[in-house]
Amino acid sequence: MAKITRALISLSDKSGIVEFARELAGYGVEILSTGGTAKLLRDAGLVVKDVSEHTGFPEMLDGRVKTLHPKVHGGLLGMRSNPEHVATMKEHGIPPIDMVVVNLYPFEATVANPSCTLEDAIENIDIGGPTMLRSAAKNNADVTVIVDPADYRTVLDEIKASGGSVAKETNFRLAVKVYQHTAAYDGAISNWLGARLEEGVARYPDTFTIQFKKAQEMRYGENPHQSAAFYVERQVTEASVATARQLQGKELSYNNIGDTDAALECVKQFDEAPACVIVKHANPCGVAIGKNLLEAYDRAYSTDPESAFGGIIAFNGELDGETAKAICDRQFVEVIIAPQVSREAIEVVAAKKNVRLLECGMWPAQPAQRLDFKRVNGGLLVQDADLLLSAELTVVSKRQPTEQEMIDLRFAWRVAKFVKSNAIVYGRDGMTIGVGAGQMSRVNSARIAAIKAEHAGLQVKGAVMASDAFFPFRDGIDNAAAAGITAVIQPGGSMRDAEVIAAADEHGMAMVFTGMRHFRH
Ligand SMILES: NC(=O)c1ncn([C@@H]2O[C@H](COP(=O)(O)O)[C@@H](O)[C@H]2O)c1NC=O
Repeated sequence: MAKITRALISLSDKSGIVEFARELAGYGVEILSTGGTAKLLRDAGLVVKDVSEHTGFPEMLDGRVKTLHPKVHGGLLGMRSNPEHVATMKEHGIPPIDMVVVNLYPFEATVANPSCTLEDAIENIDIGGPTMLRSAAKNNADVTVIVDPADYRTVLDEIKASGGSVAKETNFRLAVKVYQHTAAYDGAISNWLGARLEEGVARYPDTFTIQFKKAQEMRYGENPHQSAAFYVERQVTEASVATARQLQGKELSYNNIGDTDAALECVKQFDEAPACVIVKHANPCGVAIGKNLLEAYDRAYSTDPESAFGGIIAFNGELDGETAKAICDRQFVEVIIAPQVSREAIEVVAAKKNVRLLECGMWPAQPAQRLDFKRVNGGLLVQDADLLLSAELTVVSKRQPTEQEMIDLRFAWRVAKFVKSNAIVYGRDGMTIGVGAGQMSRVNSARIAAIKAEHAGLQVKGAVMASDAFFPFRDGIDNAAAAGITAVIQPGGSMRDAEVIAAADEHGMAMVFTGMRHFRH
């Protein structure tokens, strides 16, 4: 590759640029730059030529036109190996520009502000920047293009090692990065503006563009004959399976990632005490709180020791050595995830080489609203993620729940939200007694919850029941009463609510309506 002789630098995010430009200038590279960027570099003592001087045209129209000039784009797009291009450039006095360092007006950050107006958004649509990026990326055979400050160091190292040039392969890689970046940038603009086509009516744009970044390719998908990869959002902020740091163990599999997400998102519901969630095949098979994590784990495990085998375990506090030892001594576990992991816990788990140990950091008390996606053949379902939990509970039975029943009802309700529909959760004293998941009939989910309790040697008598959706008939209540359930929490809203409440009253049960349903499929 030829030596870099001229670079154009035009940046919104100017971090690290002074050091980069200084080193570049040290290799004899001429620096062209736009208004604010040129000023910053000059103030730092660098020699900079304004783009306006280079083109012979002033920056104009409030900066809407700065670099949109044939002398810039000719210098970027002209092919150095094409004699005709070279002659044309010479004829029109267009010097080659061998490097572009550009990042764009912060459109996404601007529209993330709830008070952002349409005018603010429009002014933050960068035109000249993406145009230069695209020109330079197209001509990556001759031009180096940097859109990400994280690449400054690598490029400088190459220039240093080669005595002034950047390798073809690096230029190609940087060009691909540019098109990913400009695609995401335009996607964000089209989503935001598209959602405003019918202001106040449409929340979802006509065409929905999403971009995820590949984090990992897996050996296989849900089954060994399926290939798979894990893609993550470009800017995930909340602690999640996507941001978690793997401290040890085999690579996470497709199913591991899905189940770890289910376990972690469920354990996030509990902030009043140390909590543990054990997930198997996307459903919690044991959930408990305790005076410490060890007790929480012990109780979660005792709900369904059979299913906990090979499970995914999530905690809401720092994993300590004692709890890690209890898990490793007792059971086969695929993944353990916690906001923090102590040094002792790391040492304990190290004895089980295959166990995947993840540390995800602490999450906010109130998660930011986000979208959920679900692929169907030929389409994509998009909805608000189910982040709410009913604030107001209404007692609809004659009998008021006791204080303890109310605590248990709230606990079971939070678990039910994370159990696949139809979901029935029996709970008592901050632990699940039985979980009935994913059945086509609610009555069968209740039966399964009772069977689970029986298998684990747990008494249903005196426990409470949570149901993710209303009871269509009274039989669910009659069966629960027969099993010894004393109180029920459910959304209400059935045609036969009166009949269902009457059943609860007949059995002397307390019943609470949440007014909010939590189907999960
Ligand atoms: N209009 C243009 O010709 C133009 N050329 C470069 N820009 C952008 O202006 C910004 C840098 O401006 P300044 O150097 O004045 O701070 C960069 O984000 C760059 O992408 C432009 N701005 C918007 O389109």
